[in-house]
Amino acid sequence: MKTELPEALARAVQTRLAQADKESWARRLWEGDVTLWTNADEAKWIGWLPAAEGKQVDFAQIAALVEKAKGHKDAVLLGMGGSSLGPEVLALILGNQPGFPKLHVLDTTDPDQIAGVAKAIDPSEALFIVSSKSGSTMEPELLRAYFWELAGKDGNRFVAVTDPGSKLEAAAKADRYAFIFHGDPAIGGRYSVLSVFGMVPGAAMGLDIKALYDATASMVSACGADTAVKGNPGVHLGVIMGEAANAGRDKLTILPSKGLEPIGAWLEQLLAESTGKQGKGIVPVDLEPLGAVESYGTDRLFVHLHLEGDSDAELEARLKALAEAGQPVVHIPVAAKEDIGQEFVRWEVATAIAGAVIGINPFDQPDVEAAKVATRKLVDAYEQSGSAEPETPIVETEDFAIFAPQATALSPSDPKQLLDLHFASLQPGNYAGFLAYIERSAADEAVIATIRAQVRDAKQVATVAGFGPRFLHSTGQAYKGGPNSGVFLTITRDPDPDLAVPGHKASFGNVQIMQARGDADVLAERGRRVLRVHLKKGGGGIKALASAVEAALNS
Ligand SMILES: O=P(O)(O)OC[C@H]1O[C@H](O)[C@H](O)[C@@H](O)[C@@H]1O
Repeated sequence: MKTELPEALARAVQTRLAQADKESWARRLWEGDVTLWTNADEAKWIGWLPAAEGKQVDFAQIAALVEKAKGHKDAVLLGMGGSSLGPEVLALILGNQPGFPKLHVLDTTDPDQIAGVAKAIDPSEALFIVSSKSGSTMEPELLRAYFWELAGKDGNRFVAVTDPGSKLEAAAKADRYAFIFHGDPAIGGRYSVLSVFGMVPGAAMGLDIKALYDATASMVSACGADTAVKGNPGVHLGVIMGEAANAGRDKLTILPSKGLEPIGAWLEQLLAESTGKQGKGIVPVDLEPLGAVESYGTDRLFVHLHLEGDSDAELEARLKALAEAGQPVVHIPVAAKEDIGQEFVRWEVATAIAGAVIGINPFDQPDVEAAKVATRKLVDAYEQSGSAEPETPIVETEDFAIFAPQATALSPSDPKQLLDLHFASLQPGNYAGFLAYIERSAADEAVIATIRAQVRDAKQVATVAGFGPRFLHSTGQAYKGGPNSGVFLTITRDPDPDLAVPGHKASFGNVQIMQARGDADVLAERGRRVLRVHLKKGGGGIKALASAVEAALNS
């Protein structure tokens, strides 16, 4: 790891590293010493450390799954947050091996995205992995109901990954699933990738799990209890992240080389859910288009993960210019993509250590629950009445309607003026968030990236984007519980066509909109600045919104 830090930050890091050394932070992490954090229940959550050595998986059971998976064309993973992001990174970075199924990860209620996967597979042939630690998360429950019907209720092609005693375990037994893999309740979802939650889908796509642990071992020992802090990559990175956040550089901007790009989604959850609480923490910035040096404020920490062999002259030149301009830049070289397990360990240790520096419990997620409760209420009301509570927009065009979940002072009848006022509240150190409850397609991602670049360049603020409901189980924690510096645009749309959920009145499309409304309500309750733009059926869609934002920024 190479660091280029401005002087004040470099000094703070050195002082903190000396303290970490003197006070044996690495050892105390491995021992689960709660005094390292907030004297809460942190000791109950460090099962991910032995899991990184392969101690949580049953290799014989994995071998049996490998035999079962061979020959299937597709495998579909149904899960959210920690149960989907790690598997997605493995699928996108390492990919399925010849003779093994392609892994499709579904962590959504978006009708188009679900229908897209249903169409891409043969439901009478595919293997389904239902993954949920708690076994009671709403999205995998609905997805399970949908694919169970579609797959002809063939339990022989279903696999459950869940903590012992969960509701999902009971359902899997009742429906005679081929396998039930047990997780370790001492591991939180976002730290679970090197337990069965990452390894079961990994094995199903033909990855050599033993080799993955072997390749990870050197990082586990480098981050070990007895390694001096100076040579401990996890502690070193964690101290930098924590000190940077404490100094107002709380937008950790992830700039990976191409081959490692998918890791950002996993990192976002790890960093945001672990540190973004009590008004403090790190706001991860992933997939933001590269900007000119002057478009970045003084609230950034840049981390470049570089896969050996990747070359990107523009990125390299920009990183050099950023460091020369006094921005902090951390470079992490990764020798081969097969070493991805090392990055999981480095960042998990770093995140736990950053939690110690920031002074929070890195293993809870107190604000995720609030959005779930608000959504449940809306969905339950829908299930009872068969319709959603009506709402009145502040302003409407033929393309979209804009709603404010809070009693808002913003009431212009012109959408351009309304969006202008919304973005005008962005101060230095704030960030703009785009929370899109639409299909996570390459086309939608590209339009949102364009909007982000425009806002970033016009206001010199960091921008983040999340697709709903996926981000609710990830960065949503920091948006609601972290620093109150986000200015959010929630984006919803009329589903077309919608998709029914077997046994429920509310369709996937209905649930997705309730999730957006519930989340926007909670954001507003927490004093966050938020507007919701609802894209109308038959209108210009997300592109029309992009034009309206551009016009507002230029007005
Ligand atoms: O694996 P599950 O129990 O279904 O949980 C999935 C996700 O749910 C919640 O939103 C948590 O905040 C996440 O940390 C977790 O990864």
